[in-house]
Amino acid sequence: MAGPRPVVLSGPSGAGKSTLLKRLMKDYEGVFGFSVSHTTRNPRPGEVDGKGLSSLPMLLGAVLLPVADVLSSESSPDYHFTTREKMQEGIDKGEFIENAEFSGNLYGTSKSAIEDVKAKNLICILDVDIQGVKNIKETDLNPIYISVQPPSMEILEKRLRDRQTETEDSLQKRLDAARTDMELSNEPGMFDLVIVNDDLEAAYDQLKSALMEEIQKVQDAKNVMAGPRPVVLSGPSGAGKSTLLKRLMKDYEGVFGFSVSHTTRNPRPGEVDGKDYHFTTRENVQEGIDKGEFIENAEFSGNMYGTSKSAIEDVQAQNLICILDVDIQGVKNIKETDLNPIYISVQPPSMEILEKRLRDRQTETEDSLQKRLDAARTDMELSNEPGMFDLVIVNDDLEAAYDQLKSALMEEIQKVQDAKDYTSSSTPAVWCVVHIKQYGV
Ligand SMILES: Nc1ncnc2c1ncn2[C@@H]1O[C@H](COP(=O)(O)OP(=O)(O)OP(=O)(O)O)[C@@H](O)[C@H]1O
Ligand SMILES: Nc1nc2c(ncn2[C@@H]2O[C@H](COP(=O)(O)O)[C@@H](O)[C@H]2O)c(=O)[nH]1
Repeated sequence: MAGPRPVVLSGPSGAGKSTLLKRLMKDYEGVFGFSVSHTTRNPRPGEVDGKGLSSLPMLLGAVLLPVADVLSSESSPDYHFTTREKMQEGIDKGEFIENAEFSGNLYGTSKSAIEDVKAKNLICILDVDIQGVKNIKETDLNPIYISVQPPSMEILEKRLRDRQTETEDSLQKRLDAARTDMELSNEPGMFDLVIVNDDLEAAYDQLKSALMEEIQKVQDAKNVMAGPRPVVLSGPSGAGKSTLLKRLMKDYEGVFGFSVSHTTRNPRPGEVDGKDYHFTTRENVQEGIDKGEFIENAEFSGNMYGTSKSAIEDVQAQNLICILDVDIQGVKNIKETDLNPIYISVQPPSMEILEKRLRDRQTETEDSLQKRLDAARTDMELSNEPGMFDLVIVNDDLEAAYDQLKSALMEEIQKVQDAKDYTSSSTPAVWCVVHIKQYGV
């Protein structure tokens, strides 16, 4: 995958680049990254050497713009502070995309400063002066070139004076540089977009629109890599959860993974250990719970049931939608964790129909059937509590219930399918990004 194009933002000192950038970074957190320049000048108090890429903008370009162009007065800029010898060595070795002398010091943009941002699949922002723009045009960086211009020299001067960051001397230097910048920025082909920053809202909208395609690229990639949300399916025993689930897993093979619970009940005919449940003893489950290996557990109908963390992790590591079939206690317990699933309850049309379905299934003794019906009454009541479930499906007509379930999960299904397409067209390294979460109960 190509990744988003970098953005070269230029324009006279005081034109408003940093104001626009800060807003953009705030509105689109985790989408942009700034390249960190090298400099031979000494760090100013508060400046940090080689601060992370998510820091505020660094300056690049042949002529270094003052820190205040990019940062508010209370913010601190960061550089890779280095020696002239070391920097020259890097330049000689071809490690810099561009460099310049400014005010007796050497400044430059290393290739790795840009690569560091690009490696995170973020939009790399280079804030450079007009010479920087020209130098970058000689490279194969292929950024989007945007110039931010003031409405007039008079307004620029006023903005710079009002900002109170310059001495008279540096202010005049900036105004001189601004004249050249304003002239050059109009050269045909120099910029993809020239924004005249008169009204800030309008300027911001222009900047945002120009970058929307790249922003979308980053957001799409993030969605793909974030993995699908798990699904908690609950509802009275006999309501039809397994019936719906089986159909879903058959229709969307390779999209869902079942979180295999532990239970102390006996296997029913046809049930497979490790597939339907981990059939185990009360002692074993308790030991696991004591060791913190379970995300939740509950007593149901005289037996112990529980979801181990590894049951979920096994599914999520495969980037599948993890399905948890748990009772209402399980729902409540999972709400205390950071699993963030979609909560769906499957309810029977009535107690009478539920009883009939359970009897017809012929899996219960009279005793366990009564226990399940008791639990069902509580379940039916609780499932109507506001905020308990994202969706309550009344499973009367199976087709209609299935359609509801499918629709509710379509966004997550799409994510898995997109991720499959993405990885088949991407490097295998993408699959190494498997995040195993720790769930705090
Ligand atoms: N809409 C429906 N109409 C008629 N019968 C149904 C419907 N949905 C499910 N059933 C039948 O009801 C019985 C109970 O369904 P199922 O086993 O899927 O319930 P469950 O919610 O998974 O129960 P448990 O929680 O005990 O596993 C099954 O025999 C199933 O075939
Ligand atoms: N809290 C949990 N409930 C679970 C878990 N696994 C299943 N269940 C629920 O138990 C009842 C009975 O299941 P059955 O297979 O004996 O019919 C059912 O409603 C399930 O939702 C679990 O790990 N935790």
